[in-house]
Amino acid sequence: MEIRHSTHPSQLAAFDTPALRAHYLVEDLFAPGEVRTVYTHHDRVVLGGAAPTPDRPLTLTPAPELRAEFFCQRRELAVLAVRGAGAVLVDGVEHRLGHGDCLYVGRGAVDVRFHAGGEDTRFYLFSTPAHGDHRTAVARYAEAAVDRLGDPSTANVREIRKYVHLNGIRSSQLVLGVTTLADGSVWNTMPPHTHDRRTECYLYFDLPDDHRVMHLLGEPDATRNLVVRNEQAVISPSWSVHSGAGTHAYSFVWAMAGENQEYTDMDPVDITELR
Ligand SMILES: O=C(O)C(=O)C[C@H](O)C(=O)CO
Ligand SMILES: [Zn+2]
Repeated sequence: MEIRHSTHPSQLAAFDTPALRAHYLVEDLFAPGEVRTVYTHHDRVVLGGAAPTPDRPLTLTPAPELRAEFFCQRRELAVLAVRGAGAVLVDGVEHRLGHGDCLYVGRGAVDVRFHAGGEDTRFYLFSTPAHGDHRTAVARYAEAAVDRLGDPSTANVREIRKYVHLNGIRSSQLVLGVTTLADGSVWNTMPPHTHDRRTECYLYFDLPDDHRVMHLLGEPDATRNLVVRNEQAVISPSWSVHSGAGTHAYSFVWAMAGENQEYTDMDPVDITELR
């Protein structure tokens, strides 16, 4: 497991491009036949990627740094099929996930295994410490309620599906959903916001390999950018905006942890205030 330490906003000005990427961009979460994890001390989130192959299911094991007997001993977990389809076995119970579907695994699940549904299956993992037990449950992309935002004139038409939240699958602190850009739209989360109560991570997916997202981070009056490719994640500390423009339409998993779970608890930033 890779460890990322917390950062203070005053550090950003001194970061060159490699330093910025090393702190906030997670580049290689997915490798065939492996489960990879990254631990950020921002709200103690664990990001992961599981890429099982048809002949080799994968088991989620706790890295020594977690000092746990099993991964979900003190943690809750969300699993989202960002490429292909497959199944996740939780203590022997099979949960089939199609592309864009989400499984929430509650604290206490001992045995979590990932099975490929074809040659190219990728599961994104997002985990947070949990102070309570909540039911393991599936939310499907095709069945989720859709919030439609944006306007073609501002190139930000997008659909937001909330999976794990106060009015959906319940959890201790984890909040997660998927945003999908309409063809011809490129901007997510514009106008942007921060939320001092929560860390948020984005995992971009369904972006063609020869395209990129220009992701904005930093305090609103001192933004920086990361150039992000398909299936890479960005860690946004609570003080940071998290917004991006693609050279093509895309989807992303947004996921949060922290003080509260109110999706609408955002500190909006006026576009004219951005620097
Ligand atoms: O496109 C958007 O706007 C989003 O998806 C915003 C995220 O859901 C978010 O930042 C929630 O805090
Ligand atoms: Zn946000």
